[in-house]
Amino acid sequence: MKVCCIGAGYVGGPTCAVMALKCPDIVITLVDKSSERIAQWNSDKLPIYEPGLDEVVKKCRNVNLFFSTDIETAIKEADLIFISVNTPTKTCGNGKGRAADLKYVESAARMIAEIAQSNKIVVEKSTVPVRAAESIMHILRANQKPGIHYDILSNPEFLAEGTAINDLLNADRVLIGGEETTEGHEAVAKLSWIYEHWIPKQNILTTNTWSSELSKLAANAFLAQRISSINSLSAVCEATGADVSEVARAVGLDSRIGSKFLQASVGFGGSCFQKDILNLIYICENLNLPEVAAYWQQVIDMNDYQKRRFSQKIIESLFNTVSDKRIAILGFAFKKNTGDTRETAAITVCQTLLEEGAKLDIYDPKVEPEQIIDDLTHPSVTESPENVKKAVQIHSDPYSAVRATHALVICTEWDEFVDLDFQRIYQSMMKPAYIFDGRKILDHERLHQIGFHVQTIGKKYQRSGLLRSWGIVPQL
Ligand SMILES: NC(=O)c1ccc[n+]([C@@H]2O[C@H](COP(=O)([O-])OP(=O)(O)OC[C@H]3O[C@@H](n4cnc5c(N)ncnc54)[C@H](O)[C@@H]3O)[C@@H](O)[C@H]2O)c1
Ligand SMILES: O=c1ccn([C@@H]2O[C@H](COP(=O)(O)OP(=O)(O)O[C@H]3O[C@H](CO)[C@@H](O)[C@H](O)[C@H]3O)[C@@H](O)[C@H]2O)c(=O)[nH]1
Repeated sequence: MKVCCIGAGYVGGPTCAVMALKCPDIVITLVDKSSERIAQWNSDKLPIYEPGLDEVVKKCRNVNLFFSTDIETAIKEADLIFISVNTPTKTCGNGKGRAADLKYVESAARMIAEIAQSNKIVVEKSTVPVRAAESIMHILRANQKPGIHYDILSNPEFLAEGTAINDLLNADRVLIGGEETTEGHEAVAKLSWIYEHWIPKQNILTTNTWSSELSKLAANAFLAQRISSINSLSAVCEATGADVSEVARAVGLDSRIGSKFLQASVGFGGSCFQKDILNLIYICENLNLPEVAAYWQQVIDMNDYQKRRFSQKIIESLFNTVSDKRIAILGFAFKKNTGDTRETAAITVCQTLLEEGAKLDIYDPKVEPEQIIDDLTHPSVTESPENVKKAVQIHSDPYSAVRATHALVICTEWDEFVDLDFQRIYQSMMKPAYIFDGRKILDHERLHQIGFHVQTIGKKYQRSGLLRSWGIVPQL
């Protein structure tokens, strides 16, 4: 069997690499319109950082896994084609700011329609609105050449960045949606056969196409809703003396609720949660279900509130002004073990501090400096690019980032931050020295003993000056 995947990004790359590793009898060609991205996939420095990915790619590359810009040949030769292109939120026109922009999916479908000379199974891997397969089908069948048959399947991806290889190797489930016809069932069986190389058959779930498409949006909405729920309670904890970690543990031990995704934080980021919930909201509005739309909107509103709340409390704690103060930002990626910054909470925190006149010293072990500057000079950021560049310094080492700063802010939960020498950091910072732990990863008791003023999420002031509730002016 020959497989082609259109879109060599965070999903296409790891997914095809694991598939190639587990299916030596299948030849997989990953294509992208970006020649730069394909060149990176063919080089020693892959375009994305993902633990374990390098090893898998090195093992399979040019054996049964190929990276190419020759989209035409790859489509022509393939029996099965994954569409794994980006589906960002629309930035203009109908549904601006909410609907998924399907222009890349559509262009992939049009390429297939134009190039295909034999039967193809076309698989939606991208996250799409429910009934998107209908549009793909429409494009393919309207341009169908005589004697060519297309089957369209939905096969959403559930991997999370930072754990993608493990998620793919040990998927909780693989979901395949198809048409309820004989041909549809045969196409589902062919795709299932690929996954059966390494996924137990009982974990391969088959549904109708629309259930599969909606399940992907639903899964992300549920996951994000848990984070917003615990983050909402973190505000109650700070106001009352309850500790959100203790609450999360007590609640999560109920086996009906479960303990995962109850980590209170500065707010969720990443390219998927917000985009996919907005997409769900847009669908609900179009289906004339305003109550359902409002329900899911609240998950996003709570996340925005949490990011704002954290940023504001940094400012309030630093005597209500950060103008010309140096503040170290440790971590810029939206979570640990990735270099991805899409929708990272760090952008909101940095942007708010920059608007208040702060100077930022930023360190992240995996995010490229150009990416940070690019994110902070994006048109949506109100500060002018020149001002941002003057006010931001990117560091390649955390100790240089914190030197002579008034405060240190943890935005990403990188493991290496836990083991930093905080005694050394304290000595090099301005006094009083503040730490704002937006990820709840540090040993706050010890930091207090060193002399830091520490604030975190979901925990009120304890002992003299250890953890102060946000909103209370700290004692010096
Ligand atoms: N990132 C994740 O963790 C994740 C997880 C599950 C699902 N998803 C979904 O998977 C899809 C892809 O996400 P991603 O993060 O990999 O995106 P990405 O932006 O990293 O990669 C998409 C790639 O598609 C390419 N592309 C776009 N149009 C093309 C065309 N017509 N021909 C050839 N190449 C084209 C782009 O150049 C880009 O390299 C999205 O729908 C996303 O919602 C993402
Ligand atoms: O208890 C938690 C768990 C996560 N997060 C944050 O939530 C965001 C998203 O994290 P995660 O879900 O682990 O990473 P993603 O790569 O965005 O993966 C999500 O989005 C993907 C794209 O659709 C899906 O495939 C995955 O199943 C889904 O977990 C990150 O900012 C995390 O720091 C928290 O704040 N608290």
